[in-house]
Amino acid sequence: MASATRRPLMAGNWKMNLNHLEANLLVQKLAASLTEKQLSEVETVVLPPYTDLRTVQTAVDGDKLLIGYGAQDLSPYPSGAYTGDIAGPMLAKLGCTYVVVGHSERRAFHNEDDAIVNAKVQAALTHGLTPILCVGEGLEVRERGEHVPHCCDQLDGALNGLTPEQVTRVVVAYEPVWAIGTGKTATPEDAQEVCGAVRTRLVETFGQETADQVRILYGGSVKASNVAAIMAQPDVDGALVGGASLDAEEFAQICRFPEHIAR
Ligand SMILES: O=C(CO)COP(=O)(O)O
Repeated sequence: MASATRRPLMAGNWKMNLNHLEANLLVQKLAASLTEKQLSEVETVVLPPYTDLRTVQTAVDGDKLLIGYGAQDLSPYPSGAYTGDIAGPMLAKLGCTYVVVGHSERRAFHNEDDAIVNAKVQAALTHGLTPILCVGEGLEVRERGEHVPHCCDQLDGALNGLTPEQVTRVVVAYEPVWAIGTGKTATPEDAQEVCGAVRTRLVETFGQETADQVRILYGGSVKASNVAAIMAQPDVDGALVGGASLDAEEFAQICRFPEHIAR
């Protein structure tokens, strides 16, 4: 979190959890647990299932909550005969500002490759949404010591054809697959190694000025107890939080991480 120009971002990926009633409760509790000052210092975002988005929008608009929200995926197409899919303009109309793209669970269970992830990043940007682009290696790649080139290749594929200006509107999330939902967190040094390499690759491809503006998150078993050490790393600008974001108080504590960093 080295740069004063990059505002820390804590994003809660609810995955396929919580119905719309539970969503309303969680958002209200989360907002009540954080002060305006805390919410202005640390950007706080929830990423519910599609079926909760309208409810979250109503809660946020109705009570003017300083909480952002977005979706977990989008179609690469703007509309049409794509049964079961959701398009960028629909999400933008619901007030979404973010959309996750290329999560490892989508890559694994829906066979998403770099080309489709690239098309989705472009679709998000076209419709005014900020893509949270996920990259990360599985255990086998990590054990072979190939995690850095693996993640940089995924980054290259996903950002192919984008202008530097477009890249400033992308958030990158490094999520090692072996640390997702397993309780195994990468060490702060592991997180920095890949987040730093991602930034270096952004410098090489899009220039220093662009790379300095891109926020890079770490994701994988982030909790209130480990977030401060991860956020102390120079190239980690936030966290993409799964399980711990389903508990309002735990996620609020994660968002209050600056209190736990020694000054
Ligand atoms: O996949 C994740 C967020 O997108 C991480 O999930 P956990 O925090 O549950 O490990």
